[in-house]
Amino acid sequence: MTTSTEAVLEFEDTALTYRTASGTIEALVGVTAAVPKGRFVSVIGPSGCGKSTLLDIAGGLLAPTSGSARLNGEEIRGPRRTTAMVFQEAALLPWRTVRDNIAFGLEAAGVPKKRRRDRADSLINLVGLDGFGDKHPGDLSGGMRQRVAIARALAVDPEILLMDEPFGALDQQTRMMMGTELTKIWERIRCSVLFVTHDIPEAIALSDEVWVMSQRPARIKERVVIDIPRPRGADLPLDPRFQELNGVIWKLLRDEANRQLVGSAD
Ligand SMILES: Nc1ncnc2c1ncn2[C@@H]1O[C@H](COP(=O)(O)OP(=O)(O)OP(=O)(O)O)[C@@H](O)[C@H]1O
Repeated sequence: MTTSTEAVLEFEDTALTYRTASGTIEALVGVTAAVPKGRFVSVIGPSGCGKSTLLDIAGGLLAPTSGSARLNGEEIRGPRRTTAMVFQEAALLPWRTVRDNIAFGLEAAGVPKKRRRDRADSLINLVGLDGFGDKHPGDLSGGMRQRVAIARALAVDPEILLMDEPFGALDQQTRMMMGTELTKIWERIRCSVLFVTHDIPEAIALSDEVWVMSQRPARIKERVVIDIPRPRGADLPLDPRFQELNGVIWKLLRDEANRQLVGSAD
């Protein structure tokens, strides 16, 4: 039976060391954690600690040096069609319309045209782009392009949605708006998400759980459960529990930053 706490993505003692011409870089060590099915989990941590590396392992773009990563119980051995990734740059095909960009993965999967169109149109509606289906990426703002990227990722009904700082290139106001939009979208569809961010309020607003990473080589220093009920409204930053959690995560990150400073002074 499927329960809400069933793990969709599992890391078990996962480690990754990059080997370069000038030596080795230990990015991750002993990461053990799971994203429960239908939950939104964010990863936050010091700059360069290994957040993207963790996401790339989940997406099958990198293989762990030791330990394992599993999706729905199966060892991840490479990219899968049912794993969707959204990056900082929307990476849309400029010659295709919004609708055809969204339907791209469905086309590759051989889904018939009518079904592709219907699915793309319902996602256009979900991400708030009604009326823009026939436009091209060049006609859209940065925030709108990221909406298209999110819709394209959702089109394949992913087992997990992996998002690497999807709003990192947007101005602060658009970023806040996109965070609110993503919360609304997610509250409607409740897919499993692993989301990398540098932004503590963004992580709290979106997530059920935040994994705070240590400095490199990174491990999960603490898993902070975000026990703020949903739906979460626009006034969330004024909620005392939000402010409390913000302080908890901020202190964890500050301690890591201090450790890094002490380490680099040695
Ligand atoms: N392909 C690579 N080859 C060698 N080293 C790499 C490679 N990719 C990343 N690294 C190094 O591994 C470490 C972790 O990188 P990663 O990009 O996962 O960190 P991050 O936490 O996502 O960074 P940021 O906060 O800057 O987004 C960094 O020191 C980075 O320089």
